[in-house]
Amino acid sequence: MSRPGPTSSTVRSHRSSHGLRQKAHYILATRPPPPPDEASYLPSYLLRAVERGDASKFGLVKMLDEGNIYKLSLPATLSDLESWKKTVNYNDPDDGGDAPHKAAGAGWDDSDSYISLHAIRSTLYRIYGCSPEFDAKYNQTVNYLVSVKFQLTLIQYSCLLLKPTITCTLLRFKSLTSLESLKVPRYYGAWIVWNLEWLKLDHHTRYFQSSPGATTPPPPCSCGSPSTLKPPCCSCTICTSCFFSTQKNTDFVSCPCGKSIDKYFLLGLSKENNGCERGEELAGTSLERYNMLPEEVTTKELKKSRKEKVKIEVSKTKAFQGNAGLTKSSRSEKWLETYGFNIGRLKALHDLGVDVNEQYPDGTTMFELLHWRREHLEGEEGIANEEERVRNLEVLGWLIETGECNDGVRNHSKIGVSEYDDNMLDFGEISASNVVISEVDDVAQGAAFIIDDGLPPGLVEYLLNQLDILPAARQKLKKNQTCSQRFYYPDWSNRLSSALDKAISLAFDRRVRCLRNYRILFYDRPGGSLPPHIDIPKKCSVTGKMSRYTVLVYLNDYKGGETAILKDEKCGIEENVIKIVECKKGRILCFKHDTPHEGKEVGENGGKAIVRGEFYFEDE
Ligand SMILES: O=C(O)CCC(=O)C(=O)O
Ligand SMILES: [Fe+2]
Repeated sequence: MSRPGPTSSTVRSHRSSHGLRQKAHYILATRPPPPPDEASYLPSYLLRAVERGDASKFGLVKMLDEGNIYKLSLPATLSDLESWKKTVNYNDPDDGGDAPHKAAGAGWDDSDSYISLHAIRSTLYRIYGCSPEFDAKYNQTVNYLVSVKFQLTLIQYSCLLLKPTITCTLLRFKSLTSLESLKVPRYYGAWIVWNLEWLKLDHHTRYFQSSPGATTPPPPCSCGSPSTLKPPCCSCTICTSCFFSTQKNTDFVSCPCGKSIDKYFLLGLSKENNGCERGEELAGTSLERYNMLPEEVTTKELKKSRKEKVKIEVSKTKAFQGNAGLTKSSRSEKWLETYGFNIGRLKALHDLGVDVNEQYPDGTTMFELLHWRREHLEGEEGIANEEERVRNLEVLGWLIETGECNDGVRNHSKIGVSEYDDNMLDFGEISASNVVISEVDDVAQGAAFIIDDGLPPGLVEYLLNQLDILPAARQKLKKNQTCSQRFYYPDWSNRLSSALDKAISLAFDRRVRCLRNYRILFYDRPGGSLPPHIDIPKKCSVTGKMSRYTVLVYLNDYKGGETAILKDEKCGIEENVIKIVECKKGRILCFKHDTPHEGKEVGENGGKAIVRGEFYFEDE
């Protein structure tokens, strides 16, 4: 790409402000930069650094803030730029090895300057609505903004032309503290949007550019330079540098004909062309007017989802803290994969950029899951769980509204419960012959049942992997108490519950319902144990029924740490023990909640992992 900039010698010969203005005009009269090619994206190591959050040493910060505001702090000083270029190993072939920017803005330091995608999002949203096109354009923009080429062009423009704009904008925004959270130097952001010609924003092209088919160029600006802007309400045309130079820290700019032009309108940030219609200039009303600008998030639901998004961010942080050993990005991917099944958060996840139609390893999509659950709940337990049903419908409605649920998806997704069950068993089939009840004990206090090979090995492996993904629950342990780490595993996908339901039902020939909220216990410390106790019933969040049985699934073969089924809650007396159940990978152990039991001490290194849940028999 030929960079739309001056050569170093021409910049040096234009050091007077008039010269700079001329140069600025030259730059802006040149076509805005085209979209970047792959090769010009930030090098992957830099992106990784951004991800790790220590990219500041590269002079670049990308910050995910409520999922939609990126903050790119520009290497704003020219010496910063030079060192930044060295760090990222950037060699511009058009540069001729020299640094044209040096002379242009030497001494200018505005490390405060940043751009925000908020303005861009807002503009795109108004044009495309919440649609796949919006997503595509938005992603394109993000990619472009982190490209080296764009950064350099931007800095160049900033140094030569926008310096006064940025300064005055920032000053102005600094005094308006309530705008701080938005972090939007809006003219600057809007200017960027406007220059992204390749975004092909109709709104902009209609007003700011000569029509594509036009054979004669628009009349030149009153300064004699080619025009690049066309205010909508008069026949004037104006060049970009005049446009910017007429900014007077107000919401309006002056057209050569003397009329005021609503800057927001010109820049595509406002639908109404207020100023032009009224022909008056208002000064210093920015905050008020800014607040009136359309935001991409206006409805109650979307606001709600923002809150949820924040919640997700918080739990994600916890997850990252709780599980060392995975990189942040792989953890976040896995985290989303797991939590993606939470339909209540589907929308928030979508906002975080998760593709709800993406296929999961079991061949289903989030959308299908949602659909399945909706059918399932409506058909079977709809009344029992009105809240969940309403939430599902809400999310479904949202999906339809946003175009996530098009006809193809909708038709494709009409899968019944049985089909879904088949999908769920992708880990391997459970058949009656697999289910072996190796022990049935019928002592007075209750009974304990062991089912070996009742679960598909893939599912057991999947559950074990959750240890790397899920956040560890915080625990307050008494001094010298060694228990286990706990990970809450909400079985939103119904993966585990459906398999367990099937295995236990087959084993006893009675219909079983497992509760969805499991805990994965990981005895990681030497000597970790769970002293004799009985378990307490829990209420099923779907049916409202109380559980009566405990179910344990052993996730690994482990020597030690056996579960002892006891006669009563006394400790350490051999006659007290009814049965010692060894930790065998995939083994299911069931007993009545009121059966005394204990988790015996694990060995030197710890390492026993189990899933712990509850169920009831439907005929009970
Ligand atoms: O770790 C075990 O073997 C027993 C666990 C247990 O009893 C429980 O979590 O309630
Ligand atoms: Fe227990």
